[in-house]
Amino acid sequence: MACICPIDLQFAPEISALLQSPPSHETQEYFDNLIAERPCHGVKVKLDGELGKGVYADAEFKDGELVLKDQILVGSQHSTNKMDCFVCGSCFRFIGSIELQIGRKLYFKGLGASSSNHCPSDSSDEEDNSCAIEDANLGECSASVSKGGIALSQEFIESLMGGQLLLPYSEKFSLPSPCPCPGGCGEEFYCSKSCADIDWETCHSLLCSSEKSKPSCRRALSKFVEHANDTNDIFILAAKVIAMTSLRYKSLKEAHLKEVGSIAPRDATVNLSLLLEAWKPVSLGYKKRWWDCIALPEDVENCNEAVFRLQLKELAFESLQLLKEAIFDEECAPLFSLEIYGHIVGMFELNNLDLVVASPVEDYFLYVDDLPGSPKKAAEAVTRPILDALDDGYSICCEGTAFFPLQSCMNHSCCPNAKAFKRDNDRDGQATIIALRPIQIGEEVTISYIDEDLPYEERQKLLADYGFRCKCRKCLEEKAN
Ligand SMILES: C[S@@+](CC[C@H](N)C(=O)[O-])C[C@H]1O[C@@H](n2cnc3c(N)ncnc32)[C@H](O)[C@@H]1O
Repeated sequence: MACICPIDLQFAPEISALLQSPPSHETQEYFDNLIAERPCHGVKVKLDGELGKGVYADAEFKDGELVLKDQILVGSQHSTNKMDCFVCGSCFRFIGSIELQIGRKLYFKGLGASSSNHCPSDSSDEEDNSCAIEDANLGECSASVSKGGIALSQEFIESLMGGQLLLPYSEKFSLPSPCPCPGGCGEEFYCSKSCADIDWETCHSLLCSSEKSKPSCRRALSKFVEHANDTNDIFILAAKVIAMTSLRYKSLKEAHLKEVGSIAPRDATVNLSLLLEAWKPVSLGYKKRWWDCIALPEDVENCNEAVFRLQLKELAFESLQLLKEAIFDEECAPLFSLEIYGHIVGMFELNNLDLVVASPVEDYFLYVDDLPGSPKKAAEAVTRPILDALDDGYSICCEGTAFFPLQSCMNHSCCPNAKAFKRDNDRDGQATIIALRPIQIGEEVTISYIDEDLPYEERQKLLADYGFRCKCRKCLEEKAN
């Protein structure tokens, strides 16, 4: 396939402007404002470190103290994880109820769709548990959920999902009621109207597959999502970035028009400066072209490197064509160039943090397990069969990938002084960075992108995926020896 994208030729100067870093005073101002908006102010982004941008301590931190909490710029839950965890499409908090979370898991498991299907390991347990469920009078043992242990009836699963059946002590783990997508697509749900509105205004209004959108766009969008799920789900994040930038452009243009009255239709300078402003949050992320920056997998020989990289480029090209059919906007045409698309995907590959939110379903079962004698026995008569049917699926976290504007400025060290770590009360998708030892004012805050306890060469191999060989103190010392 020839990856010829006419937009790349037609808008070459605009594309190169989009890929240039903004002037340093603008960049500094942007990060200072971001830090001022966040709940922790003890850090500063410096632009001129040995490794480019970096995050530095502006206050002292004790071992275990929170250094930074960063909000997602764009993030998404892995498609396979959606069957196990019902979360807000904007902040990734769990929503609904413990019963709904469990009912959905069992329902999808029954369809063979969950990512957590396991075979029963102990048949004697099955007998015990079917008694328990009969004791609790919760349903007949039909074949609705059979792979993970004992079977629970379809009616039982439906009454969990429908809220007719309440599990003991579940009120102690109450979750926000699901708020549907304002466009009515029935695919995205949120923890609040404000999260729904934020996502709608940020990007979902362009990516919503509701009946209200044009059927041709809807079909293209669904093909785009299917292609991303089959190939690389980072394409879904790239679509969110393009939608977000187009919508920011529109609102900046509206504000500009209110101020100046009108823009001459061909005033490309104003349009470009508005597009650059809309793109600023993305322009500041460290980026390279996706097909150039990722490390050659071990099973691809060096002599096949060019073919491998061309295949990645073709994949990005296919994905971009589908996205263009769905949401192309003439005024933001440079965003739909292959060069920009490749750089957005590359930015995610080089910077993204795993998105992880612990499951309240696991907390619920641990709570029941910790109850004293007879309350535990009574509760377990109901919960034990469910736990067995879920197998180890009961503890699955919300998992995805996200780009965080401040955290992504943190450089790597194989002897880091901080790490990304979720504490018990961190129940949404924000990134939390915790000090691993005391950090002095002025010290650079570093995290490890990989397992830093691995031997030197293995660390370098893994860091090649992030496009560099490590220059931290530990690596420089080990290399010298
Ligand atoms: C997530 S970004 C970190 C911020 C980056 N310094 C910037 O200017 O935006 C990761 C990139 O920073 C550089 N980097 C981070 N840690 C490094 C290290 N220990 N040794 C060498 N380069 C590093 C590499 O270029 C890497 O691809």
